[in-house]
Amino acid sequence: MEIEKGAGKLAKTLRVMILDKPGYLGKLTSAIGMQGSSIGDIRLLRMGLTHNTREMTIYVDNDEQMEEILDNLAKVEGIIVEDVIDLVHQLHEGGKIAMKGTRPLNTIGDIRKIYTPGVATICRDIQKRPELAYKYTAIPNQVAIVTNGTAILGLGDIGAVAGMPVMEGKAALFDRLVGVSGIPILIESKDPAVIIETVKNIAPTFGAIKLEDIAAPECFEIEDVLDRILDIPVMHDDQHGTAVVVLAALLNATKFSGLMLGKSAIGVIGLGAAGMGISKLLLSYGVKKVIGTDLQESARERLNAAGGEAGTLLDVMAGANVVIATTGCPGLIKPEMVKKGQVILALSNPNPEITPEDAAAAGAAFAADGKSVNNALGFPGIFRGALNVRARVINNKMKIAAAKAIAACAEEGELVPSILNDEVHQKVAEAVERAALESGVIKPWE
Ligand SMILES: NC(=O)C1=CN([C@@H]2O[C@H](COP(=O)(O)OP(=O)(O)OC[C@H]3O[C@@H](n4cnc5c(N)ncnc54)[C@H](O)[C@@H]3O)[C@@H](O)[C@H]2O)C=CC1
Ligand SMILES: CC(=O)C(=O)O
Ligand SMILES: [Mg+2]
Repeated sequence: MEIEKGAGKLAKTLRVMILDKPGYLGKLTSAIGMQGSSIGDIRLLRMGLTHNTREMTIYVDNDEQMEEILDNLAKVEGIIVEDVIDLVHQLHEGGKIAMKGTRPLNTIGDIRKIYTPGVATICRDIQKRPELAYKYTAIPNQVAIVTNGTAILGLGDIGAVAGMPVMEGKAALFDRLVGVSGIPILIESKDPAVIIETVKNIAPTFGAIKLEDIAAPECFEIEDVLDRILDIPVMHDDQHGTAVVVLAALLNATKFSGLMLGKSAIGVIGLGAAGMGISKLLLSYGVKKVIGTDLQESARERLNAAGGEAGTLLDVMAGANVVIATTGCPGLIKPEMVKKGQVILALSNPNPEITPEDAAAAGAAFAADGKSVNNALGFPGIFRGALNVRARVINNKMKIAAAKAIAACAEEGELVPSILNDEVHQKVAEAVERAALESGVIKPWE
C-alpha cells in the first residue's frame, strides 16, 4: 500500500539560518524529528560567511505542533528560524484559476476581428442557426461547477464562498486533466427551487452542469429536476462521480482478492449524497445486498426505498465484506470494528473514518481513503466524453463504462490508478462516448 508523505498533515516551509560548521544541519533535523514532525525537501538558498540559509519543508499535525517546534528550535544554538511559510496558503493566494483569451490580440486588426465589428457576423449567424454556438463559442467546452456550500468536502455547511477553493480545485483539475473550462458558480441559497431556477437560467452558457458539494436530501431533487428540464448533461459529482470510482475500486478488489461483488454484502456508512449515489449504482450493477446506516431516519428510509437494507453502524461493520464510509466523521470506524479480510474504503475528506494504515493493521485486505478513491478519477473523463459526443444526459451505462475504464488503468494490486495517470481520463472519456452513442442519448443537430 502506498503511503503518501505528509498525507493529512500541514505542509510548512521553514527558512532557517544554520551555523556553517559540521553537525548543525543534523541538530536542526533531529530537533524537528524529536517533535514528531517529518521532513520533506531541503534546499540551500544562500551560503554566508558564518551561516548558510536553507529552506526545508516539514509536515506537522497542527499549528500547536508547529509552535512547539519553533519554541524548541529557538533553544538550539547555531539555528535561527527566519520565516515560516504555509505552502497551502501560499499556493492559494490570488486563487487558482483564471479565464484567459485564446486568440492573439496584438493589433487593431486583431481587435476588429475578435471583437467589433467582426464579431457581429458571428452573432447574427448564431441567431439564425443556434447550433452554431457549438462551433463558434466556448460553450461546448464549458462546465458550470455549481455549489450552494452546504456539504463542502466533509466540512459541512460552510457556505458557498468558503467552498470556492474546492470549486477552483475542481476547475483546475478539469483544465489540467481533460482541457475542459470549469466555471465555479456560487449560489447563496438552500432552497432547491431557487437553485433550480438559477441553474436553469444560466444553463445556456454551458455544455454541461456539474453539481458539487450540495448536501442531501436537497441534492437529489435539484439534480432530478435539472436533469429533466435541461437538454445538457447534469451530474452531481458527489453522488455519481464518487459512485463510479467506488465501483472501479470494487471491480479491482474482486479481481485481486476473489471477492464476488454479486454475492457480497456491501456496507455503506453515511447515506447522504455520496453514500446514496454509491448504493444506487452498486444495486443497479447487480450487487444483491447493500446494508447501510445513517444518523438520520430519513436517510435510512431512502436506502430501504432504493432496495438496500438499513441497520446500525455495528450491523454494517459486522455484516459486510466491503465497507464504504462517507459520513464526514474522521475516526468513526475503530480498528476493533474491522473484520479480517474486509475491504474498507473510508472516503471522507479531508480526513477518513479510519486511515488505510490503521485499517490494514486491523486486518483489512484492502483499504483506501478519499484522497485516492476520489471522484477526480471519474468526473473529468465523464464530462469530457459526454461533451465530445454532445450527450443529453449521463446515464448508468455511461457511468458503468467509466468505472470499467478506470479499473482497467490501475496497476496490478492497486484498487484504482493515480489521478495523474497519463491515460485514465482519456480512456474514461472514450468509454463514456461509446456508451452514450450505444444508448442513443446524443442530441441531434437541429
Ligand atoms: N472520496 C470522494 O471522492 C468523495 C468523498 N466524499 C466525502 O463524503 C463525505 C460526505 O459527503 P456528502 O455525501 O456529500 O455529504 P452529505 O451531507 O450529503 O451526507 C453525509 C451523510 O452522513 C451522515 N452522517 C454524518 N455523521 C454520521 C455518523 N456518525 N454515522 C452515520 N451517518 C453519519 C449524515 O447524516 C448525512 O446523511 C464528506 O466527507 C465528503 O468529503 C464525498 C464525495 C466524494
Ligand atoms: C471529493 C469530493 O468531491 C468531496 O470530498 O466532496
Ligand atoms: Mg465534493
